Amino acid sequence: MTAKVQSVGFIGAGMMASAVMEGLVSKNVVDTPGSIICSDLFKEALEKAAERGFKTTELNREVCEFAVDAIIIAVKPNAVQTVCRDILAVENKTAVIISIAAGVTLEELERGLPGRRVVRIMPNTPCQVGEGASCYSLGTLANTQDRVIVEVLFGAVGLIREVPEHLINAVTGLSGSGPAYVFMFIEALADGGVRAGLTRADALKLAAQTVKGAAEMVLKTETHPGVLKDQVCSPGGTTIAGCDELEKGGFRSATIQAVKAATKRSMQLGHVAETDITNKYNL
Ligand SMILES: NC(=O)C1=CN([C@@H]2O[C@H](COP(=O)(O)OP(=O)(O)OC[C@H]3O[C@@H](n4cnc5c(N)ncnc54)[C@H](OP(=O)(O)O)[C@@H]3O)[C@@H](O)[C@H]2O)C=CC1
Ligand SMILES: O=C(O)[C@@H]1CCC=N1
Repeated sequence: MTAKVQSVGFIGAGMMASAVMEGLVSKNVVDTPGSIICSDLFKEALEKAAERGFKTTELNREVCEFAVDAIIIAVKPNAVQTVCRDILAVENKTAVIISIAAGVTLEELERGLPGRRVVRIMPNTPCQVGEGASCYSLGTLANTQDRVIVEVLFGAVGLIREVPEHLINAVTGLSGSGPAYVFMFIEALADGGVRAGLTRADALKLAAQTVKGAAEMVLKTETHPGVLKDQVCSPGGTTIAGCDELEKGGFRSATIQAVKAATKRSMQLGHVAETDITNKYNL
């Protein structure tokens, strides 16, 4: 969805906020970086944002006063309730409040922000280059216009889907955390290339382009990745020898366990009872 918004505020200007802020500017969702304001406790984060042309402030209150369309909570989960108190102190009823904090539930957000329209979303860092993947759920008071704002903001910087809230922990384990797994894979592929004699620079480029190309094939052809894998494996050839080693190393199982562990951790951050994590969600 391509459309413009007037002004957006970020409380917390760290890793994820900067990724989304950069994405919004490069995709022209805002007219200028000056239509985005961010606050942070960490001075260096504000200095970096100011260098990129964003408005900055040490006061969360000023973010709430400036932002017309959305206020995005982009602090660590344990700081969300403190930030909610700062948001409540300002009478801004136009902006929808969007939390990107892992694990923090709509119920917790609505408890901290009574009477306010809230949305829980899980984006990922590739939003910075317009290739993010985000899933969201609307709070009880959020309306159709709020859905439009969320889709405009995060749809501009990648894929966007609305999901039932109970699935957001799984989204966190997969696409929220997933870039880290993929970066590890790219690094390992490149290490393999260097071990086999390539220069580091060539190996990294080849590894990243291979992951990008393979991902594009899955998305564009909508073919099952197992079928695409089979197309690469010649009988008795090089690839099946490599696949054999990946299976011996537990590659697939380790990946599944990684998503499961991150999903579980997201539930723990959201204070889901351990008995529910085990019994209800079977994790
Ligand atoms: N990194 C990622 O890939 C993703 C992260 N998320 C979520 O995004 C949120 C932010 O993560 P990330 O960007 O990685 O974290 P960062 O630590 O990089 O950024 C958070 C920033 O918020 C600042 N902060 C803390 N308390 C306050 C406050 N009361 N008011 C204003 N600023 C404050 C921190 O300052 P200080 O360091 O001084 O405390 C820090 O600079 C988390 O909830 C995370 O779960 C979601 C999707 C992906
Ligand atoms: O590691 C984390 O907790 C955050 C949430 C998803 C990605 N990073």
